[in-house]
Amino acid sequence: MRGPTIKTHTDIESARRQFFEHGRMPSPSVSNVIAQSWLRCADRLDPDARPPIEITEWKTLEHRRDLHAELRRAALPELDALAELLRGSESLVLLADTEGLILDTVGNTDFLDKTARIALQPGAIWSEAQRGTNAIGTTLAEERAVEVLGREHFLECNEILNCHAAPILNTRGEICAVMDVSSNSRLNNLHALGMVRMAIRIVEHRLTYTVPADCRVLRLHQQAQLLGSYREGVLILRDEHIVGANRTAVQLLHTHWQELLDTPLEQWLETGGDPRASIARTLDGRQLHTARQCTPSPKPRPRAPAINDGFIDDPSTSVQLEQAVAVLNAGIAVLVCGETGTGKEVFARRLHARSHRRSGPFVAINCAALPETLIESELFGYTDGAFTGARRKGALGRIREADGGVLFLDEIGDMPLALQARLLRVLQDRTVIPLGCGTPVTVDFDLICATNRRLEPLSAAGRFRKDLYYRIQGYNVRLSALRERHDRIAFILSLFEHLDTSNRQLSPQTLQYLAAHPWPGNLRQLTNALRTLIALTPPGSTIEVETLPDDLLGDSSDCMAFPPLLGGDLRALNRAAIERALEMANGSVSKAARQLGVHRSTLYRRLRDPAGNKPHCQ
Ligand SMILES: Nc1ncnc2c1ncn2[C@@H]1O[C@H](COP(=O)(O)OP(=O)(O)OP(=O)(O)O)[C@@H](O)[C@H]1O
Repeated sequence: MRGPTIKTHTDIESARRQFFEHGRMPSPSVSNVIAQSWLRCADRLDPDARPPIEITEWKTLEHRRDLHAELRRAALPELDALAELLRGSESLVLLADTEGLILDTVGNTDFLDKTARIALQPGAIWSEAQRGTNAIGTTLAEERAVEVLGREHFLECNEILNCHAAPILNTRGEICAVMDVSSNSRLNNLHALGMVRMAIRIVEHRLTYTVPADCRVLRLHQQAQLLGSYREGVLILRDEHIVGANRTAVQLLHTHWQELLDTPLEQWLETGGDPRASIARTLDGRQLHTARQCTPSPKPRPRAPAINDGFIDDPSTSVQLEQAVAVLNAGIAVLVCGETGTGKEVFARRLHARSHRRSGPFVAINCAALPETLIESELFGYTDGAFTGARRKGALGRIREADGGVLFLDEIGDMPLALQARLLRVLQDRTVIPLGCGTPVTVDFDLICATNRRLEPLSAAGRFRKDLYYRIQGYNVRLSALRERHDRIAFILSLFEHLDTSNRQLSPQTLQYLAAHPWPGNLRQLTNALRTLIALTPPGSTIEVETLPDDLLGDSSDCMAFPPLLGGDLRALNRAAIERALEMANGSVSKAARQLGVHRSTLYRRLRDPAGNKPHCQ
């Protein structure tokens, strides 16, 4: 594994010359890992070739995703969190299986040209055999974390990427997936690999949450306060034999997986005859703090209704969604407005998934992030040799990529005026004229736009064309800011239940603070805050108000007026929320459940047990 990169382009260039022109091993200009990978690839690939990008069929991809359901549940929140950290830095976060098949990507692909965008999409295979030296494939070949920067990629066509990947290990120490951050090679993201490694530790820790019913969990660390955090070591025991572990436990015991697995615990730790002792000694005399989980790791609760592994099917927007589906299916454009982080893109994706265009593509374009010089070619495409540097076979352009599906124009309020005129023509005629070609090409798509700006004043000030404004807002959806939502307690509880897989609870006071916070970053900020609280709290315990970071505890003047919890009691609060919802729904449990954002069965359960208490550890 390598630390932060200090290689220069000149180093890589000289290594390439030594290897490809003179047939010499290039060390030390590139690492041995890269040199060995080049050697493996030289036998079967041509570095100048552009091998076709094969995308696995949708059905096969879905099948693979099902096979990795548990892994994806553990990893997707971290992919989201990494993408959030890298937001705006022309980076993409990927999860691939052990054959290098990309299962999921999160982030913005706008910085990539079309070919690379396709190559980095779910379903594409990035094994070394298919795509030469690359971070995913080479990580799998070397079974270690790998960075592949620009022209270190064996195939020249991949030189536009800097990639940083590391393997995710299951509790038997076997590689079960690879996490990767791929960025524009013009960026030198020295910390990307470190970020990937940290995310992987969290994922691997989460993989220890679901253990077989006949197993017990032993947590260990030198520092007692880290027990229960993702930084602890975890041993999975059956009949006092170690049948699984996380990477940290292996490191804490100064050993290797092969030596550790299926051996008796007492071969590694002395507990002075008391298996419940909170301090144990390693055989070389080091002291470790330990905690036993007295019952098997809790099974994940039934999840709140969600689509696409991560999003609450939010009842307060479900009516808007139903209407928007009907409107979009009638060929009318939908405009989604709302502050940053209110879920506009999520809404648009759900709209596409529900519409009659669901089997067609969903093409998202961030109008604020389009590079000025490339806007036209990027959107409208170009023909063979339309301009210097144009690809030999031309390019479709993003609008034509949306043919048969949905075109999503995000941040439409930031689209330059000149482009607005051209877009208007496309929308009126449903044709595109690629650069270098006088002939219009018909294109068939439905349109969803989103903005966090108010378009009316922009249009009054002459910064947004009125005719375009009227064309894009056939139906207007306004997503409320979190602070405006009356159902925010129910929403916070649903989101929390969805994110937490290990029976943690929010104390009434914590919930009160969360509900009273103004959340300027809306659902995005709330999701990240809940994830942090979950990471900081041991499975099965209650998140107390002391765990809240200062900015959430904040100055009370930052907080919204929020009625105090009735008697500070979560039971009473839940009861009040349920009663209010039932009242508004004229006693219909289904409607009330939808209003509260919980499943009907959850509402029945809560009616019996309003605090939603879970079984306790005996
Ligand atoms: N219905 C939902 N359930 C759970 N989480 C959600 C939901 N909608 C949005 N989120 C969370 O909020 C994040 C931001 O959502 P999204 O990107 O759609 O917001 P946006 O309004 O488009 O933001 P921006 O205007 O900044 O681009 C998501 O990544 C997700 O974590």
